[in-house]
Formats: sequence, structure tokens, C-alpha cells
Amino acid sequence: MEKSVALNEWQSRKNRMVINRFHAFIHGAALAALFYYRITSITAIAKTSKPILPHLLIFGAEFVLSFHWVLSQGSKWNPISRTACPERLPADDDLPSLDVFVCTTDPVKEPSLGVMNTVISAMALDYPPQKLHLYLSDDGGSPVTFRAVKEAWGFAKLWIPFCRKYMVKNRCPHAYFFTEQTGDHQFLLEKTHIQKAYEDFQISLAKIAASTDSHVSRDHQPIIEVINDGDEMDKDPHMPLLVYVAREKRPFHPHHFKAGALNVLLRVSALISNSPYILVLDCDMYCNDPKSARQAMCFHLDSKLSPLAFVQFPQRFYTICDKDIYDGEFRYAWDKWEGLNGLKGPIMCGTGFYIKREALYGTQQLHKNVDTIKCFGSSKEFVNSVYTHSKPNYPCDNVLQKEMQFLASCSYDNGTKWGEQVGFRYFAVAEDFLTGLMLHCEGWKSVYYESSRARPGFLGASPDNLGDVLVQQSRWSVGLNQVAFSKYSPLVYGILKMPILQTMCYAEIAFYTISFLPLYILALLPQISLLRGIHLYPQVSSPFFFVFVFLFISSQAKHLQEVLVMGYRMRTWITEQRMWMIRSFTSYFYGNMNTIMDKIGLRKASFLPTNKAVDEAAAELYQKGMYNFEAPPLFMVPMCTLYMINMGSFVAGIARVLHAEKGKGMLIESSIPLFGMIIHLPLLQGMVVRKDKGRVPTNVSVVSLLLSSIVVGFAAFAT
Ligand SMILES: O=c1ccn([C@@H]2O[C@H](COP(=O)(O)OP(=O)(O)O[C@H]3O[C@H](CO)[C@@H](O)[C@H](O)[C@H]3O)[C@@H](O)[C@H]2O)c(=O)[nH]1
Ligand SMILES: [Mn+2]
Repeated sequence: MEKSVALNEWQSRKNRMVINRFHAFIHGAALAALFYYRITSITAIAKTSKPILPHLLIFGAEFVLSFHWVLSQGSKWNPISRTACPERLPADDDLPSLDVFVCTTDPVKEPSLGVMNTVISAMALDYPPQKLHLYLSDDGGSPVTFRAVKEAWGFAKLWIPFCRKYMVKNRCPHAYFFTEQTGDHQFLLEKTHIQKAYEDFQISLAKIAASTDSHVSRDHQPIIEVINDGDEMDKDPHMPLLVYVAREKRPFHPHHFKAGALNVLLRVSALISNSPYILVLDCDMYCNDPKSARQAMCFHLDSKLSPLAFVQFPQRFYTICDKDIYDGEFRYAWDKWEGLNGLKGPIMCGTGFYIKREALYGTQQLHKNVDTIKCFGSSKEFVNSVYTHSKPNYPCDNVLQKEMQFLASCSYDNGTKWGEQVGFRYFAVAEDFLTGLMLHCEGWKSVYYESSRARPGFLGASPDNLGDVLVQQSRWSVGLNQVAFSKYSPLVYGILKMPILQTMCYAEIAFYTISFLPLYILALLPQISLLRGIHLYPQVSSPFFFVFVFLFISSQAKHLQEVLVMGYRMRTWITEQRMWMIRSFTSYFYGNMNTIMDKIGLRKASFLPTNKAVDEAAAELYQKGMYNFEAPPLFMVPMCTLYMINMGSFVAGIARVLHAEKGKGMLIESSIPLFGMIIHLPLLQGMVVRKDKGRVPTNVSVVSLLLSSIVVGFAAFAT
């Protein structure tokens, strides 16, 4: 009986679970054999005069990779999928109200048209309009964005009724007009009218961008404005509320990037709508399924899931082309998130999640007798809103406006618990990861949900060229490292507060980027050893040879199985490995260096927003599935140098294997560079064959050739 009225259901992914556990057992046993081999052989070598360092290094690499593997078992243990049943929700009048937060920061890197499409798509969510409130945070404090949002309001007044009338499924105007629509005469008439209005809207945004100063201000007053037709008393009941917020910014005053912006929205919205639930969106991630809000409520309103902090939808992208050469899909992430569904729930990922306001205010603070000013700051109105869930009445009078300005001022946070225990956390530039971690540690749960792959809840833009991808990944790397090597490290902070499997998942992600260490070792050491005739691996005649071969096949086969089970093709299997290596050699390496510099105070970690403006030439290459190697040399040189070293060592090593007695039986040593060369064939093409704009720049190739010759020459001929 109870099951039939449940707002949501779940299903164990039994097959996957059985395969995962079985594989964990076998692969784990093989790893144990590898460890046995390494420990015994290193002890034996220690007793001779042979160099021991290469063996220790390769064992170090294997140790780190095994550590990752062990951690990754957390999310494979109990995968479950969830279903929402929005048709069983209470009537609209009984639904809780919802605030939507959209963040933008730079009208040049984040063109207004994209931002406004996100805003409009969220205003058009299938949710009672009087219960929907949209807040746009403009971190650039730019008149371009301010003027654009007013235009967006004008267009939304036509668009929203049209969507409701014809039950439009795709409520992001840009995406809607991109596809062909059919219907009866009346519909087509209205559609043509709206389309014309959208074209005018586009033209006016372009005019604004051309005629307005697009400079991003770091020194300005807070600006908070409810966008409407000028008559504040006359709120249209069919339109959601739209509020523009630019928090105060002053030079030399830390603003804590996106987390700081979201916290200002939390405070300001508390005085206007104070909705118990909040949807957080990046400016480039539009609502693709208007039903997502109702779907999320199916979990939030289910007391069996309590205490539920947030419902995370996957980040899906409309920009990804068929070949997905940069591995922009993050397939492996969503696989893990589903695995986490069977534990305490997924990690927060910055956008596309519906969160309970109360979770962000911190449960402890709400239940204990704490000094509210120390905790939430000195606004009485705000503290009131926290404890009584009340809100002062709309419209904004002058007193309210003043209070909101105070809440959006840059020093409001000082000396309070904001960013530490309240709101989005400031400690790391990956504010999403850290905030989610702390919520789980406080005992909150989360849910991962996707209604269908065919119509994802949200769609965003992902970078379409190598340079942007690697810059973005470097920032994530810094953000994750900041957490991994701090007092909040999941292995220290989390292990006492979360179940072990959940802790393992957090640790896996937090320590994800140290893969640069084993990968650099594996890309250099066997190659050098091959050139020098040092045996790092067992020979074919040894039974342990088969342990290594088994481990290689077993990990490849498991990866392939996961790719195929999720409905992807073989190609994804290769791309994911290629991109994992590329990211490790570049972004993760620099990210780790940056973290070290951050720790010793040489360079502050910062949040450089990802570029969202379209570069036509780059986009064309991407669509053709060709890598754009015109990335910063800092990224390209290590990759090309490593490739050449592998090629050099393979050629010289093979010659050695064939001719010299010393090189006999170095099958694994010579297979490793071969594997690297095959996986990264596109890089070779970029250096040698390609003539187009995206080829590897000549100067990069020359520098890399020089560097690799030094390494190979030194390895082969030094005594
Ligand atoms: O000082 C800042 C910097 C960024 N943003 C906004 O933050 C969002 C995310 O920035 P983006 O450059 O798109 O970063 P991504 O790398 O694409 O973001 C991913 O990674 C971030 C953490 O590193 C998360 O916050 C994001 O939600 C997640 O999508 C955008 O809407 C920005 O406008 C601000 O509001 N203020
Ligand atoms: Mn983004």
C-alpha cells in the first residue's frame, strides 16, 4: 500500500553490483601477488649492488595506482538507480516555494545571450510561478548584464505564457528555435511571432554588448534590483520574481569567488522569498526539462530520505560532439554518482542541484544555543528569517533595500561562520566538492537523479578546445588538492564522520589528481630502463609475468565493461584513457605544483572562469573530431616530449632487445612505450602529418625534440 503512494522508487543495479564485487575480488588478489613480487624482489635487490631506486619508484607508482583502485571500489559496491513519480506530488498549492540562483561573472567570457537563456529557461520551469523566484548574481557588476536582464524580463513575459499554453518541452528559447517545430495554424502563427520577438531580443543584447562598457568592476557598491515593469505593487501572478544582485566588491577584499556570490544570494533571497529549497545553476547550464523541479521535490518531500540536503542532476552538455575527443561527458563521474546513490548519496557538483536551505544554514547552529551574530552576522532581519522561516513582505521598501545592501556588502561575512560552517564553504576553489563533503559529514544525505538520457534535466556548455579543457581541469585539480591535503581531507576529517565506503568515494575524488605521479613514472622509467637494460618487470619465464599481464587485461576489460554497460562505444574507452593521461601530465601536474605554491604562500589559488565565448575556428575542428593542439606550450611541451621519449626508447629498446643479450626478456618494458604511442597517436599526427591550424606548433615540436633527445641520449649513453 505504502509503495503505491511513494513519491520515488529505487532499484538495485544487481548485475553491475555482482560483476563489480567479483572483479574486485579477483583483481584484488592479483594486486596482492604484485605486491608480494615487488616486496620480495626489492628485498633481494637490496642485498646486491644493483641500483634499487628504479625499483622503488616503479613500486611507488604501482602503489599509488592501487591506492586509487582500492578507493574506487567504494562507489562500485552498491549502485542503485532512482525514479521520481511527480504525478504523485501534492497539489500545486501545497508545493514548497523554490528559489533559483544563477551565477555569472564576466559578460565577455560569458556572453549575455547564453546567461539570459539560462535565466529564462529557469523562469519557465514547470512550477507554480508565484512560488518561483529567480536571483541572478552578477559578480562582474556589469551594466551589460544589468541591461540584458531587463531585456530578458521583457522577452520572458511573452515566452512563459507561450510555453505554458503549448506545453513546450524545451524552454530554453535558443535551443527551442534551433529545432524545427510543427503544429496547427494558430500555433505556427504564435510561434512566428515569438520567434520574431526572440530575434529582436538577440539584436538588443548585441547592441547592449557593443555600446556598453563590458569592463568587470572590482570596486563597486552592492546593487540589488527586483526586475519588473516599474510598478512594484503590481506583481504579475503569472510571472516568477526576477532579482538582479551584484554584491559589493572592493579591491584587496577577498570575495571568495562563486561560493561568496552564492552566499550573498542566500542572504538576500532570505529577505525576499526565503524559499526552503534552492536550485543552483551556472550561467551556462540551462533547464532542459521543465519538470526537474517537481522531480526533485519527489525526493525532498519524502520523509524516508530525511535528512536530505540536495538532489544532484548530472551535468550534461549540448556542445559535445559525437566523438567527444576531450572526454567532456565525464561518464566515469556519473557512474560513481550512481554508485553513491546506494550509500549516503552523490558528491555535489556545482550546478544542477536542488538544495534545502536549512542544510546550508548548518544543523548544529540551528539546534544549539549559539551566538547568532557570531554565526550568521549582525542582520536581525536575516537571523529572523533563519529561525522563523518568515520573510518581510514584498514589495521592497527602503528599509528592506538597505538591509539587503548590508547583507550584500563585502565585509558582512567577516568574523562570522559564513563560508566555514554556514553557506557554501570558502576554503577551496572547488566550493561544491567541499560544501558537499561537509554536509555529508554533518549527517546530511543526497540523491543523484536523472529522469532520462534523452531529456536531461539541465544542459550546459563544455569547453571545446584542448587549452580551455586543461585550464579548467587545472583549477579543479587545485580545488580538490586544497581539500585532499588539509584538515578537511576525507581520509582524516571524513573517516570519523561518514561510513567507510562514502569516505572512500570522497577520498578517491580528492586524491584523483595525484595520478600525475605514477603516470610520469610510467611514462619515463620503463623507457629509460629499456634504454639502459635495467629489468623492472619479471621475464616471460617467471610466473609473475602473468600477474602483470593479467592486471593489465583485467583493468582494461573492467573499464571497457563499464563504458559499454552505460551505453557508450569502444571509442569512449580509448578517449577516456587518453584524456586521463593528458590531464595527468598537464593539468594535474600543474594543479599540484600550484597547490604546493599556495601552501608555501607563493601563489594564491584562484577561480578563473572557463571561457564560454565561441571561437569559430576551434569549434569547427572540434566538430570534425580533431584535437586542437594550439594549446599553451606549457601544456603541449610535456606531452610532446614524453611522446618522443617513448618513441625513441621503443625504437632503441627494440634494437637492443634484438641484439644485446642484456635486453632479452624485456617484453613488458617495451610494451609500455608502445601502448603509450598507440593511445596518443593523434598527437603524433598533430606533430608530423597535420597541416591545419590545430596541428602542434613547430616551435613546440622543436623544443620537445630537443628535450627528449637529451633524455634519450643521456639514458642510452651515460655510463
Ligand atoms: O568569481 C566567480 C567565478 C565564477 N563564478 C561563476 O561560477 C560558475 C562556474 O564557473 P565556470 O567558469 O563555468 O566553471 P566550470 O569549471 O565550468 O565549473 C565547474 O566547477 C566549479 C568548481 O570549480 C563549480 O562551481 C561549477 O558549478 C562547475 O560547473 C559560472 O556561472 C561563473 O559565472 C562566479 O559567480 N564568481
Ligand atoms: Mn561551466
